Amino acid sequence: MKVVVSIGGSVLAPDLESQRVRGHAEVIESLANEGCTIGAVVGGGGVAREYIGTARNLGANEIELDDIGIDVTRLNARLLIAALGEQAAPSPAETYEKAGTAMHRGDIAVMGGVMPGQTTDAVSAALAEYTNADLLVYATSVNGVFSDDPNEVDDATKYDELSAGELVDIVADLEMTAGSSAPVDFVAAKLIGRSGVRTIVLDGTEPERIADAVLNGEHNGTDIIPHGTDDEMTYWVQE
Ligand SMILES: Nc1ncnc2c1ncn2[C@@H]1O[C@H](COP(=O)(O)OP(=O)(O)OP(=O)(O)O)[C@@H](O)[C@H]1O
Ligand SMILES: O=c1ccn([C@@H]2O[C@H](COP(=O)(O)O)[C@@H](O)[C@H]2O)c(=O)[nH]1
Repeated sequence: MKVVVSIGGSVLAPDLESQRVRGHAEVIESLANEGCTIGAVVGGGGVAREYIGTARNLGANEIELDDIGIDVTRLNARLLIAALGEQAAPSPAETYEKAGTAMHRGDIAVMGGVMPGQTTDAVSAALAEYTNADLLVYATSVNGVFSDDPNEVDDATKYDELSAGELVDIVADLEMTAGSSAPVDFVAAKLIGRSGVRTIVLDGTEPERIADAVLNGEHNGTDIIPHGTDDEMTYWVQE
């Protein structure tokens, strides 16, 4: 099975604690040892936002800020590569072609960001489409996609299942400035709909949850059904 795992920077390296990065690497290795071909895409998290905030105060424009964010995602990608050792390609792939080639020869490919105007959510969706992945997993800091930001709205409800079109509607109004937060960004949501890749959004703060979802199909997050239509689908909300 070919799997792309998107690991938020806030999940992988919120505090640059090496044991946390090692935990994620161990889960990715365990998936590879079970026969999965893996592409991992790493976000920038709070560290990227701190750099972006400081540079914004200094007058950098949004493209310059995105480039700073990309640099941080690639630094975080290098942490994961360090923990994975020889099973990983030695540097973050800067193109989908390089990542795909690494996966084709059996290495774990690790990417950060690739271009301004999006987040690593979009990189993950594009890598999944490019490599014809069977599954795309977003390991983020919340337990799926909610009706509103659960860190802002107390009674936000979690969706167990959404169509890609419903996901697009939910994230369409979220900010797209450098460093902004979304469980899955708008570009990624559109790509998921286009590619038809099976997608799960889950809480990745405990990395074992990623393995449970991939190997056993068990998770408490949100399933994105790529080709469900808004007519066919209802919003399934966890009580
Ligand atoms: N409708 C929503 N459902 C779920 N989370 C939402 C929603 N709207 C906004 N969010 C926010 O999105 C955040 C998750 O995205 P965020 O970009 O911060 O983390 P990430 O995907 O793990 O990547 P990184 O930390 O690298 O940026 C949540 O913590 C939550 O506050
Ligand atoms: O392809 C990309 C990836 C990232 N960025 C910028 O970096 C930050 C941090 O990335 P996250 O995936 O949100 O952790 C993001 O907000 C963008 O500003 C990018 O421009 N292009």
